[in-house]
Amino acid sequence: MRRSVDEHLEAVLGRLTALPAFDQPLLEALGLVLAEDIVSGVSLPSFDNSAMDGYAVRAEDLAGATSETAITLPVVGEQRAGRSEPIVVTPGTCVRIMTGAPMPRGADSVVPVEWTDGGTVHVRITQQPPLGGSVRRAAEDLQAGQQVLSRDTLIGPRQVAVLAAVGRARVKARPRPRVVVVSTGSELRELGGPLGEGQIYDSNSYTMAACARDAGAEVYRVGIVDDDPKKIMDTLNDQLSRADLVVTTGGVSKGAYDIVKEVLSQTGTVDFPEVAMQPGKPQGFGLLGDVPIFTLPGNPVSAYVSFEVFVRPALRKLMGQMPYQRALARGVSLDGFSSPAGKRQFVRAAARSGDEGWMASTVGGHGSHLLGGLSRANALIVVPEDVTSVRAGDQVELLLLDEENR
Ligand SMILES: Nc1nc2c(c(=O)[nH]1)N[C@H]1C(S)=C(S)[C@@H](COP(=O)(O)OP(=O)(O)OC[C@H]3O[C@@H](n4cnc5c(N)ncnc54)[C@H](O)[C@@H]3O)O[C@H]1N2
Ligand code: MOO
Repeated sequence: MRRSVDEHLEAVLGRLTALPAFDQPLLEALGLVLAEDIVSGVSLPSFDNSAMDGYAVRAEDLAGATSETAITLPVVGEQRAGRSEPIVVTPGTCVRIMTGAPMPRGADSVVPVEWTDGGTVHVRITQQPPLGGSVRRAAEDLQAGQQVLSRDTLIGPRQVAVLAAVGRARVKARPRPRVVVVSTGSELRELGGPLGEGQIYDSNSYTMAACARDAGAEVYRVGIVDDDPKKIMDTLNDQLSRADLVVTTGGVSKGAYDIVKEVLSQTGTVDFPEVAMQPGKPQGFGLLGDVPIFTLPGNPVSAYVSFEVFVRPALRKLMGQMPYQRALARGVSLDGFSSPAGKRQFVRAAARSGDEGWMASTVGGHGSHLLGGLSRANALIVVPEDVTSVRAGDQVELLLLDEENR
């Protein structure tokens, strides 16, 4: 089976539905998508209060006050934030007030302490405040009963702020997908230990775990499984109960030990298309039980690009986070290179934005094993299937890997 990138992505997304939402403690919902409309039970502010430390007054009592013609008023009480007493500002008096304290009855304005001598028994005031000056009005921000946020909003710090202000300790949100990451390959060793002849560190499970966590998932990095059909099947079956999605790497091309493809082909529920892309040609996707599984190619850059192009949009769909795909930016390629006919090529690049828009230089080589170059890249130049050469100065499309698409 051969597919274009778009066909494969469509096939993948078509098999997925957003995870069911549930009530989450407010801070746990950071980074998640709201699954209810939020109607405020309170008004914000919920009472008239002072915006300044100073004196609550009746503005008309201070008509004509200047530094030459200061007006002195008796201070008949004090209002602090959180402590409200039944004090009344009668004509010709004032109350000392702190920021956030409820306005006393009778007062209509606040004189900031800077316009006064700061007196506590009498206060000398050198400026008339405008009527309503430095008063924060009840409900000027939000009315009780008003919709504050709508479902499908991504909950970031600013949304947490308003949810907390209206007293929502819990909100209904789509959870983080639980992603199980498995590396396959008998040549792989865990980081930190010694390497024997022909062995390499398992970088993919760390890369995939980092990508998944970066996309908002909760990750279980299982690590390395040998190229052994029974071990692979047993590991996957063991993990399914805690997975909303499984990602494996390795074992999906044409080698004698490409076991993942061999064992999962037998389930009949996982497809192994060749996708017209470079890197990332051998792909696998399907269901194990009811859990979606991606079997990505083992070459480290192929696995990374495959995650970016297919798995990240899939995770965003599970989280209900639109748009699923990053928007492509337009830019100029500062280098020329060739590209295979009939395949979409993703070229590692260092991109920067300047006065003339985005400029991208290629980094490292094309080889799917070259992680040094990948670590210096912040973009992929996306070369369409029908383009076989890009010249320096050509307009290109860029996947900006560090840009959030919220
Ligand atoms: N005769 C053919 N050979 C290959 C083809 C092909 O069409 N015909 N396709 C090539 C392409 S393209 C890719 S991509 C790879 C995909 O191979 P597999 O998915 O089967 O992966 P492996 O063979 O297991 O490993 C490939 C490569 O990646 C290294 N690797 C694997 N896992 C990890 C890991 N966890 N951490 C770091 N490096 C890893 C592995 O050692 C190999 O070097 O197949 C090509 N071959
Ligand atoms: O398709 Mo492979 O991913 O080019 O190295």
